Amino acid sequence: MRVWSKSEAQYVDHCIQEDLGMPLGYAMENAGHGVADVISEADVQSIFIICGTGNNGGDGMVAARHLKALGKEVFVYIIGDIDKGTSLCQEQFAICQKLELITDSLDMLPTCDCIVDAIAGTGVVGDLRDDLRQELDVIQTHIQKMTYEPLVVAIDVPTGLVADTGAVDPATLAADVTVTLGAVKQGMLLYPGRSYCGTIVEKGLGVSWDMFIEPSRTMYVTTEFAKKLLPQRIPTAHKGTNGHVVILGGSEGMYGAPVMAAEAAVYSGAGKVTLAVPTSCLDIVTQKVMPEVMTGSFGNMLHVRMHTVDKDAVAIGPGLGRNQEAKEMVRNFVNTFEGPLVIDADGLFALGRIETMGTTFIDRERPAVLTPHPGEFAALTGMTIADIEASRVEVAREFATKHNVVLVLKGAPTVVALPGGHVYINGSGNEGMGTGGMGDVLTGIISALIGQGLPESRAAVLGVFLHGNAADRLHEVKPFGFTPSEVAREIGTSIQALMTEEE
Ligand SMILES: NC(=O)C1=CN([C@@H]2O[C@H](COP(=O)(O)OP(=O)(O)OC[C@H]3O[C@@H](n4cnc5c(N)ncnc54)[C@H](OP(=O)(O)O)[C@@H]3O)[C@@H](O)[C@H]2O)[C@H](O)CC1
Ligand SMILES: [K+]
Repeated sequence: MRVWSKSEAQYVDHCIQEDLGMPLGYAMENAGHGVADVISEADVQSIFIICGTGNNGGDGMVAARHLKALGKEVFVYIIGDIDKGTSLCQEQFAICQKLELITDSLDMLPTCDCIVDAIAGTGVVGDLRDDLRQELDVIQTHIQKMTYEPLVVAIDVPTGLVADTGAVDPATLAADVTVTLGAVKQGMLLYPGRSYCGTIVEKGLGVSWDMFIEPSRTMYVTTEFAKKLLPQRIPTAHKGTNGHVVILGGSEGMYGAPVMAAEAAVYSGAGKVTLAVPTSCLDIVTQKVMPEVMTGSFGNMLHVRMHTVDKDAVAIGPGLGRNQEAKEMVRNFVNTFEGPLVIDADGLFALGRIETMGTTFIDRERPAVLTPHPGEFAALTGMTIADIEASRVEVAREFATKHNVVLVLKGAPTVVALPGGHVYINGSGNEGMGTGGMGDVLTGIISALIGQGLPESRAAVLGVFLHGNAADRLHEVKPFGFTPSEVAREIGTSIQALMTEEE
């Protein structure tokens, strides 16, 4: 599903008028009609529509007219000075006035079973002003005093939700349904914004917009989308065609991480999996790991190279430890290995600040996949975690483009940024996944998909989705307490569900 930034929404606005010569009022009519359709499908009779004086308010008044025509009781309340509003908003206001829909007080709000937030959408500049905050607080108080819970519907975005970042003003009304226009806005998929949108319904503007903007700069990864990324298996597939994956990891006391990564690669369909660990760990790891995984050891770079030469995917990092020896080994390996590569956990730690790797990543023909959580990403970039979280889509995009890597920035939601600047916001996963080892499993899944022949970018986007989807299946049975290994074992079922997903 396509995702818009604020500037893309505004650009489409501009193109509708300038390139097509289509009056924006047509788009507004479609927008308002779409909102009315959604509300009319809900079981509500009386609707209180709070409109600002921009085009978001105009959408609200178009919806008011349609709802009235459908026999609903409708009240339109204006916030702001209509004489200073946009011409389209003033036009709709004049019609609503003649239809006697305008009220100048909030008195009827508590009698309504639906409240519509059409105060402002993508046109908000900066933080909400105090006068609007106060109005929103008064509305909030009215809603809280009601003896039943009204259906709160936001038009385009809940007012005060920053369309690009998902930041939310404290006065923002949480919606049960957000009817978003044209395409979902980026901030609606990011936290805290996501929790203020309720169910997201997309409605069109009566015109296709993909001729104006590149169709896939930011995408939301849904089940239907992920289905298209699945690898195809030939009927004669065998372990030689399904890829040989190597996991390099482990250190004394850190045996579980590489074992989980290797086993996840097996559950994700790798043809063969070798787990290579430091010599001192070999015996314990061999006892722990499932029999499908081959084990090997390394004591120097020559051994590492022997394990990784001509392999279909190599992942380095899980449980490797943070001592100087491990650090040097990683840097040396990453600087010289040209094959398909995934770097995670202690492997990322060893890189330190990304600049210290010179042009290693930029020079690679096949981009490496880096899978940091925000803490690891902070170490790679020198940014604070707060700055990363405030703008995870844009910082991920910038990093991937600048360093020619596939960046999997883990979190809620995980975003995958590609060297060409495309970003995929993941649509699966849940809060039960916050358990040590979950990242190791993701590394195994992505490596196995690369091993099966998927390009790094596709393997990362699909791997992240499958990982979250498998966890969502477990989450249905227990909200938390499921283990990373259980998630790995569920991957096959997730793949099966995607394969049978209706178009
Ligand atoms: N994308 C499309 O093609 C279409 C979108 N539609 C709808 O239009 C809005 C965007 O409309 P726009 O007129 O650009 O702006 P808004 O209505 O979202 O916002 C303007 C109002 O917000 C007030 N405002 C702005 N900043 C602040 C602030 N910091 N604090 C308080 N209030 C603020 C502004 O008041 P001013 O006094 O500053 O003028 C306006 O009242 C989009 O979201 C869609 O809903 C089209 O209808 C169809 C095509
Ligand atoms: K709104």
